[in-house]
Amino acid sequence: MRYGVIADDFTGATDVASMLVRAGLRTVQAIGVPRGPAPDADAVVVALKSRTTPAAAAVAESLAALEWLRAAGARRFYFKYCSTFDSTPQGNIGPVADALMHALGTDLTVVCPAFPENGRTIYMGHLFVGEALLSDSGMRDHPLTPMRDASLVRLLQGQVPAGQQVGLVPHAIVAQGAEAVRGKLAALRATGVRYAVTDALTNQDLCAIAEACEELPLVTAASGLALGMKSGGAAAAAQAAQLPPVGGAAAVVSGSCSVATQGQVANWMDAGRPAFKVDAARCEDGGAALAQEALAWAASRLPAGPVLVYATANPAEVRAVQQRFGVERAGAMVEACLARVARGLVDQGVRRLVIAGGETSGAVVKELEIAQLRIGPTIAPGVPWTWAPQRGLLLALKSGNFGTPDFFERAIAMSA
Ligand SMILES: Nc1ncnc2c1ncn2[C@@H]1O[C@H](COP(=O)(O)OP(=O)(O)OP(=O)(O)O)[C@@H](O)[C@H]1O
Ligand SMILES: O=C(O)[C@@H](O)C(=O)CO
Repeated sequence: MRYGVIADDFTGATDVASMLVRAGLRTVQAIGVPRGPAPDADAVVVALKSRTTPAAAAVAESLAALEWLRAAGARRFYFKYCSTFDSTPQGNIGPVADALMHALGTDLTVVCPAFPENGRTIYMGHLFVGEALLSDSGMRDHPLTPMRDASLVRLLQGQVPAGQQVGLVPHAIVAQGAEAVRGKLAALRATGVRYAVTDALTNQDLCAIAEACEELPLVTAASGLALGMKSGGAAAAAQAAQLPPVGGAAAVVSGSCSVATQGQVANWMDAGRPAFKVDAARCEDGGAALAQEALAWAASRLPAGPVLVYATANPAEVRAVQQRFGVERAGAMVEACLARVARGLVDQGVRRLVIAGGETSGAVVKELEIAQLRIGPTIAPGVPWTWAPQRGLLLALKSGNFGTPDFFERAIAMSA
């Protein structure tokens, strides 16, 4: 294995795994830190659920993943976080990056959440979502990690230990190519910069940055940078096309409240498709009773076609629930209910399951005790179908803000 990737959530992990496959690397995704031997692959992505946990726990889990990946033979490492830099004011991107750098004995890394194919670009160290600054995008109202500043330099400076410096490789340098980026990184390192935020507007920029980073033991980025990783050949593309055909019912479980998911849920219902709303305020007991209701509802509809169970709500509804229960508790209650629903749906014969939301995906995959995923064909940039062999199940773990309004229908049609 050449590359070891540590991803801070589950949808982010399938996102970067699908980019590595596109780059020609045979890639396996492990759910949590694996216990067994290394799989036969060019890259292993360890999916953690560490984006919103306390920083010390995120650091400990990430270091455990690093240790396993090193023992499994990885020589270069990639810390994957969100293309909207999702993090709480206390971290966790800064603390995890710092800990990984210490463990690897390196004094410089890059910071590059750009993903141009999904509208995430970086200019003068500021992150844009489409035409809006991150702080003006739907991410302002994210239930767990509201992002109200678009300056990556300032955001990261607030997360790393005091005294550590964050610098910038501006687009004027990136546009000149890998050699210029390499030179700028060396210059920043000489002035004591430890974290270099790199502007990137296009995939070509990402390829230049990836090439300039070939000597660095660690990069930190969203999935876009993986497109520029050194290719392992055509084998991976063939691998991606080869998920086993799966019959059985299809369903969608959505716990994402991101703008794109809201559109996808609305699109599903506008077409008159069956949908059950999970009322977050009724999940106080971990959602056991409500999950039973949802499953009874689904049982009578699944024979006729796919169903959607969703907690997706607008910012005002989410705020009301959070004010009543607290942010963390509200999130955990809903996740617990949706995880029960997902398990029940699989028990009812669902074999093609779309999950919307990273935290939600983490809760579902843990509930289903899935240890490993094989990466399949891409549904939308950053979202592949994956295959969970232990369960004989196709899973699409959709990042909150990815996909067109018809994503759910498109994913299900593709898997038929
Ligand atoms: N109606 C609701 N009220 C309060 N919290 C909710 C509600 N619906 C969902 N949630 C919580 O909001 C959080 C959404 O996070 P999740 O990571 O699943 O989606 P996302 O952030 O849109 O996706 P991604 O991380 O892939 O961008 C979860 O913890 C979920 O339980
Ligand atoms: O980078 C992204 O936007 C996604 O892979 C993600 O991490 C969403 O949780």
